[in-house]
Amino acid sequence: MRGKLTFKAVSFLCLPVLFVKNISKKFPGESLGAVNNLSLQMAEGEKVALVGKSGSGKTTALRMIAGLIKPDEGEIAFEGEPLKDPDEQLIAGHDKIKMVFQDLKVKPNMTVFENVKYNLLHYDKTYQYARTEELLSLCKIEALRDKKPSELSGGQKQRLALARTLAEEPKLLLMDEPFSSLDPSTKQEILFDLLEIIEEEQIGLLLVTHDASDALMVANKIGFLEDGDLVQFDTPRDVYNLPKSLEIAQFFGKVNIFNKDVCGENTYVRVESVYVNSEKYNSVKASVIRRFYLGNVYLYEAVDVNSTNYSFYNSDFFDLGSQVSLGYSSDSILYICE
Ligand SMILES: Nc1ncnc2c1ncn2[C@@H]1O[C@H](COP(=O)(O)OP(=O)(O)OP(=O)(O)O)[C@@H](O)[C@H]1O
Repeated sequence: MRGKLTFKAVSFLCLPVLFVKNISKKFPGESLGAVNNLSLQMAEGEKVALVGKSGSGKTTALRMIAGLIKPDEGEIAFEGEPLKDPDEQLIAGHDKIKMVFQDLKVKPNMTVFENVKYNLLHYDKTYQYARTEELLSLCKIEALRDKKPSELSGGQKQRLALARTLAEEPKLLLMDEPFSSLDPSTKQEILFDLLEIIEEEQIGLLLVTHDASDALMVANKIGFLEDGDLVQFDTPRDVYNLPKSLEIAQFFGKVNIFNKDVCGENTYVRVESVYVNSEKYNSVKASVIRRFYLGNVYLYEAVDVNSTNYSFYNSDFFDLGSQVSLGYSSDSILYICE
């Protein structure tokens, strides 16, 4: 039994702790697999985001890694130990792998303080109180200690759920679209705090999200799922700059196609790399058809004589119908490495 607070070493050991090898899952009555032959590894303290369109298999993959559903095939091991069969356990899952559930498991009649302490009941009393205080402070909910869960905002509930999960001393946190109901500024605040917390506690993070910017911001590695297949597993820089398909490229931001070619020899250029009315970079003439004000810049859509649409940013105001010339430099061409 733990009796005092431990001070953890600051350095990370970059050894793989999670091994996922060729896991597949097909639900009864479905013709296609939800997840097919998925393999990945995570090092200690690593942050991985699983992204992809709705129905691509993100949640199913996460639930298999959480030990909540059993893969039809394949193996999952954490710290060298294979995950146990969820059907043969009283509480499904792995001691060191914990999913952050926002509403489930929170005790509605207990205060925030009691809710966190509840997950520490198997420790001695001094540790329970000290660790609860530590977790409330870490998750920035000390001021809410006497509130009941029903009195909390969505963001505050997230923080409570995180504190309760951290009380279980996980080595790997799993989160499934945790921020989808939060406003952008609350979401960003929680994301920044989450990153600090998992670094301080030396915990890995596996995050399922359909939000490309969350994934780019949070993860060391991003896995892109398409129809149950993990089609790319790379650093954020590589999925952004060296995407393996046009679908991946477009998931992380709008892409223009210059020199559209029937044989597929297209030139792809990200919206932010388009030059407008530049003497040096000049490729097509197009007519502005839409304008969106984004605060610091406008997002424009324009169309050329071949009915090809382009998007570009510019801080200048162009009337609809204005003629613009659009271009790109050769080093901003996006290579799709299929
Ligand atoms: N319990 C289930 N029974 C039958 N089919 C399921 C079940 N859960 C998921 N599926 C199917 O498996 C596929 C993958 O679903 P999953 O929820 O893993 O995708 P996702 O990428 O997380 O989607 P979303 O972003 O919409 O949550 C989908 O076709 C879905 O309909």
